[in-house]
Amino acid sequence: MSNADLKRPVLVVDDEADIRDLMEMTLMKMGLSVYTAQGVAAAKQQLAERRFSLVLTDMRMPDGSGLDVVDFINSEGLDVPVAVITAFGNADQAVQALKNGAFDYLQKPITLAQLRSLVKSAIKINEGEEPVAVAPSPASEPPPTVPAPKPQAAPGKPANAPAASTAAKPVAPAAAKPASASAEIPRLLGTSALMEDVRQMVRKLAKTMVPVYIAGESGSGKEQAARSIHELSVRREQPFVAVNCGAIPENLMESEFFGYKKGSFTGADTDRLGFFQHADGGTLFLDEVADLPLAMQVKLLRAIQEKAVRRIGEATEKTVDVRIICATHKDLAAQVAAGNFRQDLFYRLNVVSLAMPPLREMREDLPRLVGQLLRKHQGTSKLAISKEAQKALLHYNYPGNFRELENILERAVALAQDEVIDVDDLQIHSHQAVMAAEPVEVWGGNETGVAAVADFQLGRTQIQDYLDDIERAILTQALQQTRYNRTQSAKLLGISFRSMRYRMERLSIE
Ligand SMILES: Nc1ncnc2c1ncn2[C@@H]1O[C@H](COP(=O)(O)OP(=O)(O)OP(=O)(O)O)[C@@H](O)[C@H]1O
Repeated sequence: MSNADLKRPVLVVDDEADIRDLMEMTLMKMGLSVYTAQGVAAAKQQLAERRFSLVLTDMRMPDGSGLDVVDFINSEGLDVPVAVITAFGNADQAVQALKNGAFDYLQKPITLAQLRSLVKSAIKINEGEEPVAVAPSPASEPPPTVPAPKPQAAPGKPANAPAASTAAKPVAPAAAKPASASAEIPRLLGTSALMEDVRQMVRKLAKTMVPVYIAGESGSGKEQAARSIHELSVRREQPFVAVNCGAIPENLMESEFFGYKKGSFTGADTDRLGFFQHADGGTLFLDEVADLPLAMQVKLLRAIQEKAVRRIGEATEKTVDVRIICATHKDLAAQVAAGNFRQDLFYRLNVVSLAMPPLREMREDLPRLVGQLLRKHQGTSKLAISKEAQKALLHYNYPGNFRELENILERAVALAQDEVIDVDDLQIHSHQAVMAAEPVEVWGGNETGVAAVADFQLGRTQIQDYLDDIERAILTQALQQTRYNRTQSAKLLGISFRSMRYRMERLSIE
């Protein structure tokens, strides 16, 4: 690391002279110039006098807290990333600092590796856009979900990608383009107020390093939102690695996440990198994070906090610079309360949450969405949609959200005759999903409406049971149609064979 990497000096704020000296010496050894301040007032003065590339501040000081330094930087609109140093085990403070706009935090005792990784991140921020404070979205309960079919895009995978490659989907870096506030987010269609809010949040989050927890029903676009955050961020030229935590067998977890050295166990006939190292410099998307076993949660927390991983069979740790975004359709707070998910990891991951709205709450978007998705799937043909089919599309509840809408249209394009998609081509009546109780006329008009769920009784029906029933019916229907051929059924539903098998097991379908 050279001086040229961070053009302006680093400001270290700490009331303890020993720590100031130690940090100063360490940072200077990295070739950085350093200023120090022994408290909040001195820090504010320094910040008013000159520009810095990075501010590192202790939390507890006699004349105030590190949060005051973070708040001062925000209120003055200063272009400098700030990281706070907290006492070991004080996750609450760290989370608060991140919510107030700090780009990262370190826990005492600080290691050299952590410091290096932090400086590397600061360099990225200095190269790209400046960080902004992110107002956390309300700690909303993630809505439950029907684990609907998920098309397994098969992007390119690194030569030495881990074995359970279906669980992780490293993608080629997105083309570099300026990440401006007005940048488009092509992955997330829809112009309703709810989707506009999502896009606005995505833009904000793209300018920070904070860990993000994305909640939402299956198929509501959680992964698309995660990819959009990555593609708008300064990390966009680095890998985005998506990991489906629910799809990795427990005994392979450690090697998949952290990699291994050749010969470290039977079958380890070559060196392998884990997900963390594949995502180095970029973003690691942990989908279905609630499915991680407790033992793995401990290791994951450690890797996130230390910013370092040790491959199985290797003596030393390697630093990694990874932004974590996670998602699950489960209620993560309830999982913590039930003892299935570690609270410390929950705090670390759930710094800011983003809730993806279900498609049925964006009904006014449907006409345009149908048009856009139809154009995508119909190729060169020019299909019309019959009045009855339009009505059915508008009134359907889409328990599988965008993914289901896409599947319906793709299937309808294949089934349509005489250039017209008729209601039968949609095949939505047979899914046993619920239609809107009150029809709304929005095709080509401006009226909007949110459907009531016909046979879901609030306070009496458990939503997960209800959604499981829907999923069970869809899977059974596909199985019956293919004479119980699981491979063909999976294809029909747009999911992988592995996912089909997993869902059948989960729903006890024989
Ligand atoms: N706003 C949107 N506009 C257009 N397409 C969308 C949108 N949101 C999601 N999709 C499409 O729906 C499908 C599912 O999206 P995605 O995988 O992001 O959902 P998810 O919430 O992560 O699902 P799961 O919970 O099953 O992992 C994808 O094909 C995606 O392109």
